[in-house]
Amino acid sequence: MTPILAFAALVLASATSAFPFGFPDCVNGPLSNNTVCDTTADPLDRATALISLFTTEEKLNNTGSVSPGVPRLGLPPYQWWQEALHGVALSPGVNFSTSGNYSYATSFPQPILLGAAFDDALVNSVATIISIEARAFNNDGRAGLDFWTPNINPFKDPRWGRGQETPGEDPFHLSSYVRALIDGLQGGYAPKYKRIVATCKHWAGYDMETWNGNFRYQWDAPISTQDLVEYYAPPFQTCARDSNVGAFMCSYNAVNGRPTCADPYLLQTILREHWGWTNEQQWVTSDCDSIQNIYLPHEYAATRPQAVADALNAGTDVNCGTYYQTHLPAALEQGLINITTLDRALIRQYSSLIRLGYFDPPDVQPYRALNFGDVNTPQAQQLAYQAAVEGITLLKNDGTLPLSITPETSIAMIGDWANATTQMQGNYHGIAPYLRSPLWAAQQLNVTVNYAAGDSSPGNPTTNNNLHVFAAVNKSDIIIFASGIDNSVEAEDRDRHSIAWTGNQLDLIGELAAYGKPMIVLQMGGGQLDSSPIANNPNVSALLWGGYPGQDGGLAIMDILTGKKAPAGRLPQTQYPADYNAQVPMTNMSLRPGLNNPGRTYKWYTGKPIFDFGYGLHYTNFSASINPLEATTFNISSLVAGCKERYMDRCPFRSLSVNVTNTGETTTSDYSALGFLTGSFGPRPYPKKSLVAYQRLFDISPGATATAMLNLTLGSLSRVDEMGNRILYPGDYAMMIDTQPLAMLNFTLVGEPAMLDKWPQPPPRVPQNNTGNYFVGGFDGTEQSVVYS
Ligand SMILES: O=[N+]([O-])c1ccc(O[C@@H]2O[C@@H](CO)[C@H](O)[C@H]2O)cc1
Repeated sequence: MTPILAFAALVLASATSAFPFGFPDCVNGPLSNNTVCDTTADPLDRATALISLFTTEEKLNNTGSVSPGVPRLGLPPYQWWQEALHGVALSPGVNFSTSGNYSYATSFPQPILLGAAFDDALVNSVATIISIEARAFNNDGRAGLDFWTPNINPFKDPRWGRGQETPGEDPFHLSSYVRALIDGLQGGYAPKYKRIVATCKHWAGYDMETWNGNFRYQWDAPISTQDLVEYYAPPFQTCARDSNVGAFMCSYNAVNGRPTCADPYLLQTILREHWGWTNEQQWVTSDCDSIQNIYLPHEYAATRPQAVADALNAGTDVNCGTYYQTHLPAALEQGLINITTLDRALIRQYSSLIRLGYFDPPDVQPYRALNFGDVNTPQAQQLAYQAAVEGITLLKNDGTLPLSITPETSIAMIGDWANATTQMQGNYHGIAPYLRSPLWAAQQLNVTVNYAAGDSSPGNPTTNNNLHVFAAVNKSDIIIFASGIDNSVEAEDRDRHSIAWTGNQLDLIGELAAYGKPMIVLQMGGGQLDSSPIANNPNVSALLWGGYPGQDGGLAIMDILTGKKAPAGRLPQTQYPADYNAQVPMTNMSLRPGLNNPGRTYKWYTGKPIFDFGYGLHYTNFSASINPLEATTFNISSLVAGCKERYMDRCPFRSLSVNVTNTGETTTSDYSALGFLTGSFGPRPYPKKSLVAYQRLFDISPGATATAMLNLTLGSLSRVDEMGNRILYPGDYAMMIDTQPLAMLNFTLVGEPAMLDKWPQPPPRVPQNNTGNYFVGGFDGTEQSVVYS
């Protein structure tokens, strides 16, 4: 079985046979007199007291994602694997009922679209609802308390099949987003009771599924220290250091020769020591069977016991799968691990459950009262709709939008996305209460709708079996063509081979455009497509990117098209020309331009993007001005002297106040003020620009002005040197508002460079050993040889 089929089987199993979640009985059970049941004791002491009762065998048994608990102690089994990427999701630990209560949960847009909203408060609200619903599921024994979300590997390569799961390509944006998200999921920075435990994954350097003979399970990513610190690590730093996330997941791939789940440099030196993630109530899980992959296909460990020992000793506390349970006994026998390290892993796991109130009576911990009445509430529904509206991004408009419609208007709804249902959720989804397609939403309008899916599905050869489409278009005034990509071409284990629209799609678009009627193209899906043929076709009136918009996505789209809502989303990723694929292999991890690499992301790409990161049109126009600072020159030594933070990059520099005026005459609109820094400072080459702050402003009416506060820190001004040190450099700085700058502010830093963060140097690169024997296991302890083509 391939891993993905295995996952489907696991999910199916979870839907048919519920995992037996329960709570320990601290009132009458065998543990009632143990410190673990003392709600006033320190969580670490409580967990230590619990573990001290385990036999060695019981300890070894409780190291997998399915932990049997300890029946003789009244400690119930626990399933660590729950997903909740954009709503409580189908996964081994989540049990949706087949009808009635708990048969659905709110389905928000995929993170790539939520990211496009550039609205951290929205992210926080979405995460709050997801965790409330997760708690309700837990209270009914339908889920555990920890969830393996978010996925915050930066979406560096447009082909990546899982880029849809992330908020985009920019490390500052990801960091800001993830801080808001974790706060919402966990219920604050350090609440007495966490609402749920979130898991930042996949640390580190994971952004390729399968490309040109490389697979995520075997891939050894060569990452320079500079790129690691500047690009791959920042969102994870935010999780560990600034958000106090409860869990981390290491990844399948290796980094510089070391499989990440066996790498003490990544898991101990950086994560726990450098980022201070040390309160021991937090744990690291492996990815699913990534510990097996340390043995094969990485061939990093010579034996299976050595692989599990490498992982446990490095700091991987939970094993998704059964490899620990199967092979740790031999590792212990062979002296490759000791009991103290095993205890450390278990104490981390159980103290985390203690922080969730798992051992506490219902009247003590506040979340036990949540129930199905708290799932998909009217507020949650409204938020799912609002999130889709905020993210949807307008890329072209010749003035046709917003559409003016009357009862006499007829609209042709064409394309494989027009009647989308589960397609609108992308991957890692749950069961939505409803899925409102664009077609459904059009049918709610007082107009005539002529629907024909057409043969535009991605990947199909040109067939021209579209006579029914032309019939629908013939009798319509307006054409809406909804297509793009979906999980058939971008998904887990599936990177894209092409970032162009298919010939079939472009043929149909061309034929429809030739009618000369108002025509709107909806570019759907997570990764960007080269939409230049659409942008350049004068007969296509408008182009809108809709991502995976979730349960109310169709309504959000139609409300924007008809002007009930004004678009203000911004692309969270660069839209590259189609030939970008041929210019850089997915395996090239460098951000800066070089041999076989035109540069990656808007910061370094030397070509001309079709649409830039941050691009997005409105139904109105805006002007902006930045209020001047008190000076134009700042002395580095005084900036640093005033900084009292433990982590100096967090010290405030200045808050820029940016006045944004809606200069249009008719449309009230949101506007996301994106603040980019550019200039000449620090090591060459200089990035073209870097996002350092953003704020979404709401409902600015024509003629009105709203003010954004863009908070800059010393970190915002810093650059990273080749050793990974974060340094404040003298030089000329310019702050720009928006992608085509509406306002600019120049200032200068003078003095000697100042070290803000000295990065621990990595151990030397380990040459990879792997011989190409790809063994990937299921979750039953078996190992199969998987032949990849
Ligand atoms: O069933 N399987 O064999 C299987 C294998 C891999 C898999 O994906 C992994 O599981 C997810 C756990 O959160 C990670 O985000 C993803 O990388 C999910 C399932």
